[in-house]
Parts: sequence; C-alpha cells; structure tokens
Amino acid sequence: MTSTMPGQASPDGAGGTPAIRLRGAALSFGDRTLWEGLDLDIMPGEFFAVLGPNGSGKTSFLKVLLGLQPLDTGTATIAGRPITRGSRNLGYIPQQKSFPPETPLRARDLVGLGVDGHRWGLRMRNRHYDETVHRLLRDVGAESYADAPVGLLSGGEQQRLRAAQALATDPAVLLCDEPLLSLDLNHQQAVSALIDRQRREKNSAVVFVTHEINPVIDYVDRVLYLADGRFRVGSPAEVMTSEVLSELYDSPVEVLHSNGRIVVVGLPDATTHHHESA
Ligand SMILES: Nc1ncnc2c1ncn2[C@@H]1O[C@H](COP(=O)(O)OP(=O)(O)OP(=O)(O)O)[C@@H](O)[C@H]1O
Repeated sequence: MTSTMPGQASPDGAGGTPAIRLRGAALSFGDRTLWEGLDLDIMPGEFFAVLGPNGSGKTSFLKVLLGLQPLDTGTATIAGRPITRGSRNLGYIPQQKSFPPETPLRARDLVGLGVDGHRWGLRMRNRHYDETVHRLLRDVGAESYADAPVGLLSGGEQQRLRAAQALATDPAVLLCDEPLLSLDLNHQQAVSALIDRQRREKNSAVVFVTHEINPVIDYVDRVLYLADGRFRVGSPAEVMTSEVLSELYDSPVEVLHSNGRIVVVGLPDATTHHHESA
C-alpha cells in the first residue's frame, strides 16, 4: 500500500522543468517492496529530505537517482533527461566510509578531484583550480588540515571534505546520504548551512537522506517518509504528525513538538528489517 499527500507532485504547482521527476516508480528486492506508485517532482532549489527506519529504502532511492539502481517499473529523469551514471549535473555526498590510512591523497587533493577529476591526462591546474579548492576547504572549515593525508583524518574531518568535493561543480542536483553522521554539533550546523546555501544561491535541488530531521528542520521544504513499503510525501508539518506516522508504521506513534524540534515517540523496533530468509 502506498499513499501520498494530495497535490504532492510539485511543491507549489509551479511550472518549469523539475530537477528530478519520478513517475510510477517501483522498486522491490525479492518479494520485499521498498516503494511502488511513487510520483514525484523535486524542483530546482528545493530541500527535500528522505526519512525512514533502517532498511526502508533511503539509500536505494539515492542509487536510483545516481543511475546505479534500475527501477522495476516507472521512469526517473534528472533535468528532463534519463539518468546517466557519472553526470556532472550530480553532486553526491556518500554515506560515510573511512579512507584507508595509506590513501595517497592530501585533503586538498581530494577536494581538487571534485574540481577537475572528470578530466583525463595532464591537468592544467590554474588559478581557478587553486582558488576553488581554497574556497571549498574554507567553506567546510578544513583549511587547517588541507595538507594532511586523508586516511589519517577523523571520520568527521573526512566527511567535511566529501561535502566540499560534492559542491565543487555547483551541481544541479545534490544527493546527500546521511552527510551529518559523525559530525559534532558545530560542524553539523556548518555543513547543513553550506548545503542550504548551495540550493539558495545556485538553485541546486537537494535530496538529503537522514535518520534525524531536527538538524535540518529549518531548511526542509518537503519530506519523503518511507516505512515498510509505504510512503508519504509532503511538508514536515503534513508528514511529521502522530496520525500520519502511526498509519505508516501501522502502530501507534506519537509526534511531539518542543522548541522547534520534533520528537517521535514509540517507533517500533526495526519494523522494516524483516529480511526474507534465503
Ligand atoms: N542490491 C540489493 N539486493 C538485494 N537487496 C537489497 C539491495 N540493495 C538494498 N537491498 C535491501 O533493500 C533494503 C533497503 O536498503 P537501503 O540501503 O536502501 O535502506 P536504508 O533505508 O538506506 O537503510 P539504512 O537506514 O540502514 O541505511 C534493505 O533491506 C537492503 O538489504
């Protein structure tokens, strides 16, 4: 069973080409359906959060947009065109994995790959390259470790470099998979503000996968909430309610509001992680 808020296809019914469009999208693994009948337009400049418990399909949703995971049925386009892998239109902050200690890259080289990594052969590193890398390192507060080998940096320091790298091309669509994991509160705020600035100043559409909406609650325009093969799309005020989440989880869930934060009480444990036995 799936459900959406009325009129969810586009946030304000505005015209123009959506940054991302899904029509009749469905994805299953074995007899487990992650979602079906998903119709969605994400507009340029929109901050779109994807929420849901472990295993509900958040990363799989990003993989579809990255061209790494075909849909079972339906279509997906980016800027009106079919999705291709490795597009310069896409920036991607992957779910965190540490670089091995011996990785032969300095922090500034990693960010630099976002600037010119698409070019083969001899790289002409000019002033534009140097200035862009410097600006990106500064934006994520990484100047002090710019020359350190990436494999020796902490998880949070590495994550800030990934954010800088993903922003290097001013992508039309910025896909973020739990980008705030292992960041302290200051850097959570710095990185989420940076992502917000990207969509405001450059009109990038942001798709932001997260377990926790509160760090970005002030930025989020709409939410896709996935749970147990069901979904809801709408503004945080429409989706983050006791009624909607209880229906999605098929179990009583209470949503409390406190000082602008959302507290969800009574989430069932691992509701969606019933792997089919092989
Ligand atoms: N290629 C695949 N083949 C089979 N099953 C898969 C594949 N990719 C994902 N799955 C399954 O689909 C479900 C959704 O996985 P996904 O990684 O999208 O969840 P998620 O919501 O991102 O979870 P988490 O919050 O734990 O990161 C999981 O049960 C996973 O095991």
